[in-house]
Amino acid sequence: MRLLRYGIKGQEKPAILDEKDQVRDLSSIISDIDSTTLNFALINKLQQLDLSTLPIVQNPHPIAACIGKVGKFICIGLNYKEHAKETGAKIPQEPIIFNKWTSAISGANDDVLLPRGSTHTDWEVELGVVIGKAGKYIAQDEALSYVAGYCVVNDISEREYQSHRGGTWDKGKGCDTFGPIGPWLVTYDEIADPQKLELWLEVDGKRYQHGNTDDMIFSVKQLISYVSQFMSLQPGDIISTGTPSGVGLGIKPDPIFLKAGQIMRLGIEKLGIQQQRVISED
Ligand SMILES: O=C(O)C/C=C\CC(=O)C(=O)O
Repeated sequence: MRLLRYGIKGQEKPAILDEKDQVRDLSSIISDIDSTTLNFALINKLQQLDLSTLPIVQNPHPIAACIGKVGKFICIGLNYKEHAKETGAKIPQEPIIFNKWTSAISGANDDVLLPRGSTHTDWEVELGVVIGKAGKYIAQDEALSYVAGYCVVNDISEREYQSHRGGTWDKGKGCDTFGPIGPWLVTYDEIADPQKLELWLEVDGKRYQHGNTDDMIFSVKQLISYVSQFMSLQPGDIISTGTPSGVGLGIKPDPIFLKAGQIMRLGIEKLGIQQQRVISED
């Protein structure tokens, strides 16, 4: 199933795409698709629905973040070898964990705001994993049973804030609008193998990133297990699993960064496409 939310922030409505890609409203079944409603019982219930009985939404605008009330937005750094190399970093021996503040979350096609004075804002297409049940100390061979679904994430990053302003990477990762998620939350049953998905990103029509999740250093199941050794996971939590090479920071000899007016377009096989316009927050 491809679940989505539409409408302005604070008034989002739940919906589902049918086999003809028509948006069908789910408000008669659930109040929202968020951390308080998402679980495997809900997924089972939605799987039994006759979608033709649900009202078609003619203009589902704007497409909102694909899940609401996210408790934790956990990200993994340097999880593709070529990306680690392009940044000049060592290949990590253990997953690198950092945070995106949940206030960074936005819809797949919402504008991305360059923070005041920012000159080093960069892109990163990533596979997002949405947790469907609570767990702690999760074994690797059980980890995928905790996944409600998957989505596209753009892990937008202000490199100067991230690496030259002291402390952790978080200052550069959690600015408002730096976490578009969606357009859809694609349920786990649609994705036979999360390690076989192509992902790509273009800026103004030029392709900068093109990779496959089979190149991850630490797989989805390793990451869920690893993260759960340090914190409990709850439904609606997102783990964004790292980006392939081709970020602006890695371009040689001179890195390039986003400018107001540019358009990012990014996608993952089976999970849909995002498109964002970059604007200045002044
Ligand atoms: O400065 C570094 O060492 C790493 C730079 C980029 C890595 C990153 O942000 C990631 O998400 O991966």
